[in-house]
Amino acid sequence: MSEVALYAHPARLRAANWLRTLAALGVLIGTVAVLTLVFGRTGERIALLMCVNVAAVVALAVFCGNTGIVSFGHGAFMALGAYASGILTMPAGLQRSALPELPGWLSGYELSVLGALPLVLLVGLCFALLTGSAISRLQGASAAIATLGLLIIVHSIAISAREFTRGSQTFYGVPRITDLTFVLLAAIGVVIVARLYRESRWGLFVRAARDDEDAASALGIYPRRARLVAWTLSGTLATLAGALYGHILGAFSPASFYLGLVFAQVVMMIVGGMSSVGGAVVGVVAVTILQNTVRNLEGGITVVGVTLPEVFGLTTVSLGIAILLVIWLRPQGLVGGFELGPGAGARLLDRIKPTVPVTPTPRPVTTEILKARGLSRSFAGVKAVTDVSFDVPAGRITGLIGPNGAGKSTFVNLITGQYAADTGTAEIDGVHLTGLLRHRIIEHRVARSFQNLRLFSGLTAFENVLVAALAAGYGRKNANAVALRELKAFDLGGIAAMRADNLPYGARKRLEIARALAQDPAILLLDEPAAGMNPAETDDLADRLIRIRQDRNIGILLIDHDLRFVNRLCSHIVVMNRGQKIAEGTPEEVRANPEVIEAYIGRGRVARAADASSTQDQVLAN
Ligand SMILES: Nc1ncnc2c1ncn2[C@@H]1O[C@H](COP(=O)(O)OP(=O)(O)OP(=O)(O)O)[C@@H](O)[C@H]1O
Repeated sequence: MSEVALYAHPARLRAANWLRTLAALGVLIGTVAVLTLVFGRTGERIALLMCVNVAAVVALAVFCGNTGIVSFGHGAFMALGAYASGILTMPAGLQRSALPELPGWLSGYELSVLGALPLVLLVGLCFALLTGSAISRLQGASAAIATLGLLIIVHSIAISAREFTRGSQTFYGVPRITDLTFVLLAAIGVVIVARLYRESRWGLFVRAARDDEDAASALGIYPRRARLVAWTLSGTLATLAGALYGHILGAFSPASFYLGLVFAQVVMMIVGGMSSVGGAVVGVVAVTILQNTVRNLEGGITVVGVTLPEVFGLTTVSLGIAILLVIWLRPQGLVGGFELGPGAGARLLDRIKPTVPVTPTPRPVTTEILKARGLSRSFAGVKAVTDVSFDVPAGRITGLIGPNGAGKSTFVNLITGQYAADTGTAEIDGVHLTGLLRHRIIEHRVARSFQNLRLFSGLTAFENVLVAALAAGYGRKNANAVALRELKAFDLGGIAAMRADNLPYGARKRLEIARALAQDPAILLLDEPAAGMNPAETDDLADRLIRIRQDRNIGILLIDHDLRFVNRLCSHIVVMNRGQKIAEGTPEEVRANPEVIEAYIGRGRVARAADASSTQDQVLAN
């Protein structure tokens, strides 16, 4: 069995992911052990801060790695956690002197650190939900800038809310944590939560939306909601990390959670590789070692009798150099893109017995008809689709052909909510699709593929199909089974563990159809599925589509320029030209239609070829 085939089962794929995370945790625990055993109390303090940083950076990566948006705002959550936990745990006597103006309802609790933690997490959760409702609407650079804005606002509030924080003065009297095991366990807990989330339904949804928001929406994922979940979990975990940080420091000020800290943590995340949980852990360990080594050099050291001069700011400079080197030499980070090769890891996975997957619960056989009525859409005066009406019934493959720019893709985009129709409707089973939000279309069992490949490039082939099944409403076990079924149907089982962007072109085309079929659609809209395939691949795809139509009775709308392919598959063909439907009927009827011939070869040539008996066949055979 080939190495990749070895993992082609959900249990083994999951185990491969966990192995990577466990390896990273091994690095963390090993480093903690070396620090404490070799460097005594100094090493213990470094280890404490390193564990807190692991919790904070993994929390940060829960949002950044899964959404692809770099956040500079997580210092705000850390500050919230530190101040909230500090106030709740501070001895009453110290509190009276440190925070004399603290409102009565907030003073004198004297909770233990563990006792305060649920309340602190609740505060973090509420704050994350509040801020996330705005930030989750944004993407890319604007989202990143919004998080920076959040950091600046919270920093200013922390300075002005003197009765709670002592303003820019040191906030002291916070009970100290010195128990390394407790902090290490907390860090491991955060790593486990992050790993579970990443593999969960919501983790898969948000990673799919990160890679392609349009394709994710077409599957029924609501990207904004998926980002809100990521932000809320990430912010809550960062609040926990902040509380721990505050208890390790014992005294801090708003500056402790500002740009310096945020920059260091972003560097740690990027150095390790922000798209993986293990990457965040390894990044923290690597940068901690770097920072402490450079810090020793900063004060000037003597090497073989030569005393090096003191260089202030060398630690920060080293962070800058580290991030530049990583971006230049290894943009995916130290751990990003790392795949388990053959050897110990593969042998371990081999021991996992693939349980027989459940058979997916069958959905009712479909009888639906997709009806388009008078659909029109213009773009700045260009009439892309004008008054187009026809049916796509279940159990039939309907062809939609026409020259370039005829309006075929726009027609599909109107049905699937990608574009709003100017006029007209599309309905299935009496339900109007036009007017529905994109991610609601799949509820009516209409799935699609895209003209240009729109796979989730950072997800494996298996995850691409799994996420579609989950978005269609399948439970986890059924979704696993559906994903395996579709991968098998398209001969992709052996490459299930490969990232979609590493697959050969033909496999990627098949994967996109497998993904759409995992949604168990009643109607499937395929936009140029054979484009770029060689004749053998096209024939193979035709065989598979014929089998799928027969077995599942689904209705397929097939757009393609390869008319041999269309003729072989379709018993009914619709022809569009310049946005309008110009013909509809059996392949023979369409072939005989002069308007179709004219659309394909032009008016002049039609006239010249008028006597040639083979003209009609030539037109649709090319
Ligand atoms: N988002 C858009 N903005 C502006 N014009 C658009 C947009 N989408 C489509 N069009 C225009 O609408 C017309 C129809 O395009 P469409 O992509 O639907 O044609 P098509 O039949 O799918 O062509 P092809 O076979 O080349 O893919 C074209 O003139 C195109 O430029």
